[in-house]
Amino acid sequence: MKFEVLTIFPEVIECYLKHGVVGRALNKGIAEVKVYNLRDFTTDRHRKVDDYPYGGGAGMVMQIEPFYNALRHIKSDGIPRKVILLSPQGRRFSQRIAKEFYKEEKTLTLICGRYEGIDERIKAFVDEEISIGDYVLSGGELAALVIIDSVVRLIPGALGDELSAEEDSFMKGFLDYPHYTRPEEFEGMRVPDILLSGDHKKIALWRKKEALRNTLKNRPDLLKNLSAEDMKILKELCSEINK
Ligand SMILES: Nc1nonc1C(=O)NCc1ccc(Cl)cc1
Repeated sequence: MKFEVLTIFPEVIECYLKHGVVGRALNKGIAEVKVYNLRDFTTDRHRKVDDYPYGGGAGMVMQIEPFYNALRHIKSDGIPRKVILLSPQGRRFSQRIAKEFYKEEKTLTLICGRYEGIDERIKAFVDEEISIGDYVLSGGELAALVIIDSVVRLIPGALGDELSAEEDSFMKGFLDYPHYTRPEEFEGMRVPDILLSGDHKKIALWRKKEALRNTLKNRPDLLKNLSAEDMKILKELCSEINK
């Protein structure tokens, strides 16, 4: 899986890619990220990337030319790619979309804006606009990293054995179950005995029940198309809660 990032702050992207799961996946060569500094695609001596807005108003607007020059340079290899603009106006990103991007197997070219916006004519070169949530960030870089991180985790070999954890919970559409590790007791708070029992069947059932409890509490909207088994556990849970 290949990613390309267009940004005026390449260090922001590069430093994140040195660490953890994504860092290891890149070192293993199962993913590749190329970061392009927009200022390298300017033509003036001040390497300007922004200008005053037509129509007036506060702030600056990013010029189209550096993006156009960078995209023309990148696209000269003729490889199929999906050009994604990160902005609050985009389609809402989710695990489902991460899987969609992964399965498409196209290079993802991520355009990160700053300032008040990018000249609207950028849309002529964009395949898709994506938002990671309804809040305003200072630039698209964090959103680009969210997409890279979530898609890289889907590549076989990217995770160690954590993938099983990924499979167990949110990937199946529920929130995660509680996790514990040593010590067995901390400040009077004990690890649930079931987790010390070694009874893997019971533990799996407990984890599913706690995942449903968390989902019912924080994201009831995710409780749809439940299997008969899950519905049984949910009913048990509701009768416990309503005691
Ligand atoms: N929410 C989000 N989901 O994706 N991106 C965002 C976001 O806030 N970007 C900030 C941003 C994006 C473009 C420009 Cl030109 C300036 C600032």
